[in-house]
Amino acid sequence: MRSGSLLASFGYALQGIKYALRTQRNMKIHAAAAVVVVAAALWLHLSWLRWIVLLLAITLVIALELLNTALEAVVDLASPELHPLAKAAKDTAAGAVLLAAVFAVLAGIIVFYRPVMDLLGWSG
Ligand SMILES: Nc1ncnc2c1ncn2[C@@H]1O[C@H](COP(=O)(O)OP(=O)(O)OP(=O)(O)O)[C@@H](O)[C@H]1O
Repeated sequence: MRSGSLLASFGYALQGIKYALRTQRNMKIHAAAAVVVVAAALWLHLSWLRWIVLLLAITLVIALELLNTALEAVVDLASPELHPLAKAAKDTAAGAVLLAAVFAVLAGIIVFYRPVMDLLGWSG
């Protein structure tokens, strides 16, 4: 087991994020969606409360995608051959990401609904 400075640990964590961004199609999609959502939130001057909900949703999805990537790597290392338990592990982790992504979409609809209606002058 290697030991290192706090700065080195931070660097390894960044390497992990870069690895997931480079190798995982879904991670690229989540990151692109996050950039679009943050740009829209800046443009619409959302309240702090709306910002917090958006940042929580983005963080949840990306953090779970990182864990999913880590689990895929461990499963491929431990079980390169097909195995029902390897399938269960990968599919369950993918299910966690899916659940978070559905939550993020619903949260996005709730957060943006009123500001977009106001922008369009459809407030009623
Ligand atoms: N070792 C294995 N044994 C049994 N089934 C597996 C194994 N590896 C993968 N699978 C099945 O094939 C599916 C696809 O696996 P893969 O490793 O390509 O991940 P993925 O779903 O494409 O994820 P991502 O797109 O995030 O890389 C898994 O969800 C699982 O159902």
